[in-house]
Order: sequence, then C-alpha cells, then structure tokens
Amino acid sequence: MGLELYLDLMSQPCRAVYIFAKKNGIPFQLRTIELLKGQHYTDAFAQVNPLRKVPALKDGDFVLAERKYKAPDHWYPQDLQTRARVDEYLAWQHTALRSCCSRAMWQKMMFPVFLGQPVPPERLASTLAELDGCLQMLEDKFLQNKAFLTGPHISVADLVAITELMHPVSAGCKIFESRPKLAAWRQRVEAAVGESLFQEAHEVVLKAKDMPPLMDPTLKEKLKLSVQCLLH
Ligand SMILES: N[C@@H](CCC(=O)N[C@@H](CS)C(=O)NCC(=O)O)C(=O)O
Repeated sequence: MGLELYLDLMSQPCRAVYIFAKKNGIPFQLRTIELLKGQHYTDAFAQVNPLRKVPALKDGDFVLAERKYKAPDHWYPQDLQTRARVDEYLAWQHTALRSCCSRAMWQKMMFPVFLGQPVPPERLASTLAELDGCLQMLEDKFLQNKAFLTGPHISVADLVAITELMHPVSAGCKIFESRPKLAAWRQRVEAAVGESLFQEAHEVVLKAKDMPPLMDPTLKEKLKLSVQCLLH
C-alpha cells in the first residue's frame, strides 16, 4: 500500500496538504475522514492517529500526524534564512491567524447554522476585530511588498495561510475586498497553485454554508464539546 492521506477538506491544514501533494505530483490514496460526521471518533481512525485529528498520513507501516516528502526547494527552502522566514510564519500562524480564522468561521456560520447554537453579536464582533488585526499583521509583517509571504516564490507558508483565510471567506467574511494588497497576493497564490486545484481543494468548505443543520443529538453534543474553545 502506498501513501494514504487521511483528510477532510473542511479542515484548513488538510487543504494545504491536499494542494501540496497534488501540486507536487505525490501519488496518494485519499482517505476522507468527515469530522462533522464524527468519523474521527471511530476506533479505526484512532488506530491511524490516536490524536484523532486530521491531517494524518500512513505510508506502509509509517504513520505520521504531521508531515513528510520532498518537493522543489521553494516550498521549504534549504537556505537557512529563507527557511527561518517560513518557520517564523508557521509559528505565528499557529498561535494567531489559525485561531482567528477558525473562530470567525465557527462563530459566524457553524455554531448558529450547523449546530443551532446562537453566538452573542458582541462575541462575533470582537473575533472579527481580532481577525482584522491579524490580517493587518499578515500584510505589514509578513507580506510587505513581496510577491509571496517569505520571498519571490511560493512556499508552504503561503499554502498554509491561504487555506486558513478561506475559512472565514466560506462563512461570508469579506476579508479581501478592502485589502487590495492581500487580494493581489491571493491571486498570485491561486495562479501558482493552479485555479482548478485551488477550487477543487476549497469546494467542500465553500459549500459548508448550504449544509443542513446537524440533527443527531449525540454527535451534536460530542462535536460541541470539541469546538467549545472556538466560542471564546
Ligand atoms: N497539527 C495539525 C492540526 C490538526 C488539527 O487541529 N486538526 C483539526 C481539523 S483542522 C481536527 O482534526 N480536529 C478534530 C478534533 O479536534 O476533534 C496542523 O497541521 O495544523
């Protein structure tokens, strides 16, 4: 058995992994784990990843919940300073943008529509203000006047960032409309990835707003517990 990727394209890091693997011609078997159907709670998936999170990969007997595989240098450069820039971005993203984008998407769309749990307007307003601050930081500290976040070429930083930003976009946040610099960067990332691959990776999340509300009470309680942290 070759490489198996356990993904849910609703998930931001899964979309980044999916685009990366497809773009670099890495052959893989897609094993879809639908988080909103609670498929990550199954014993079968716990055997693959005891953390019960996606993305996860399995390559024969080798199982990893984070990353693997070589690709052209620009994605994760050998040059120490350029690589440090990518790492710097990834570290910031995990503690800043990721949290804002997840909370914006869940508070604006998933809690009220999918889980039927209202979100106080002042809570959402404060999350959106925080997101705005993060976007400003993304432009001023990372993008600056470069073509991509870490230099003239696309890197995993751009992939991780764009897949994250599409989360609030899927919930109707107009984050690019008032930010021409960021919008131009998004166009460059889409062109570098390829429009059709970009669309393919984002189809599921962009349709999330049309999902019917979750009815199964047991699953609803279980999911609510695991996403409660996104309400704050
Ligand atoms: N380490 C992963 C993050 C893994 C992660 O948080 N996955 C989420 C989906 S975005 C998940 O599987 N959540 C299910 C849960 O926590 O119940 C990364 O690449 O950033």
